[in-house]
Amino acid sequence: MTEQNSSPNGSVATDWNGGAVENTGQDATQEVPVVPAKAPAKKAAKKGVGPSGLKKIKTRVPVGPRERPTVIVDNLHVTYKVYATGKSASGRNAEKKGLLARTPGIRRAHEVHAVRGISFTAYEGDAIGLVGTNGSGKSTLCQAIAGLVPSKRGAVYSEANPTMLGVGAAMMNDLSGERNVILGGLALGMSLEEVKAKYDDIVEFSGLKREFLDYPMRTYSQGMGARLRFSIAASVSHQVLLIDEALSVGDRLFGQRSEERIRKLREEAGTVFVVSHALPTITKTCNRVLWIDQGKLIMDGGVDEVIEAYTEAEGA
Ligand SMILES: Nc1ncnc2c1ncn2[C@@H]1O[C@H](COP(=O)(O)OP(=O)(O)OP(=O)(O)O)[C@@H](O)[C@H]1O
Repeated sequence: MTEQNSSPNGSVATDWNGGAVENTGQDATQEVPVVPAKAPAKKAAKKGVGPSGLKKIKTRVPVGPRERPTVIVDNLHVTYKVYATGKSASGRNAEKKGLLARTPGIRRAHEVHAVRGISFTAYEGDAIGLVGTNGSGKSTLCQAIAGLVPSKRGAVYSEANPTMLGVGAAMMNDLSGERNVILGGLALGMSLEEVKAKYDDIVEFSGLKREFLDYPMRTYSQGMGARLRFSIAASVSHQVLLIDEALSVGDRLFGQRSEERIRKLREEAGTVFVVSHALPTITKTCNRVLWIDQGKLIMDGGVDEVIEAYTEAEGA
């Protein structure tokens, strides 16, 4: 198991031989059911109520083929430093320069606390859906698991190198689809011979017309690019695969094929994380759902109970 984001503060209780690893922050049963909290913000904060008024909900993580833990997220915090481009022009300057004018040279740093103390353990065979409103921290959590953003505090331990598949995943836009398949395959650790052997399957799975593979990726629609990315990533077995909204850009047929592929990856003892606002996608592909709100884990449990609580609270 590798640690993605090491931190001096990160620690976790692990038992690699027996499987049962205690989830330090999100045990199977915990805390009091509440949604929404009516207490005033200050008082509520003391009781562990999040800024949105949502509180951790009593939940039971579904029993699955949980022989081995694959990813342990331990009290993870991720922050971004955001710099404003300049100070708003005011007074006489505003009149002169217009309301949108900025004063150059003044860079004010602001910290966004995107993930706030999330803990859970993922097991082989788990397909975990991440749900939450816009900006709740789902993508940031995935990126931290994949080691793409550093943790401020806490740690992520992963048995294998997690592969992140997102709509924004890097492809060489000026290169043809064919070249991108080769580069993508090599980046996933295949040899050139292996990529060549799998090339036809990858293209067939993507459903793209052969002639498009000769065109540069920048001429592809968002959906076409997403199909090719998914097809490349799904051509190898991953012990840990993170899919961020990539499933929602293909058409219905491709969506079905992707869902089947995710099920197969799970059978091959992998762990799959799926970020999606499309709740039916989560329901069809996942056995477990994490509900994130304002960077905190609100609920971790079976698909039906978490989706029901989430839709009730958000009116989704
Ligand atoms: N690169 C970045 N720089 C600064 N702030 C960021 C960055 N990426 C995300 N954030 C901030 O972190 C918070 C969490 O964003 P994140 O993208 O993880 O949420 P999300 O739940 O995936 O949202 P969505 O459902 O809209 O994709 C937001 O407040 C967002 O503004």
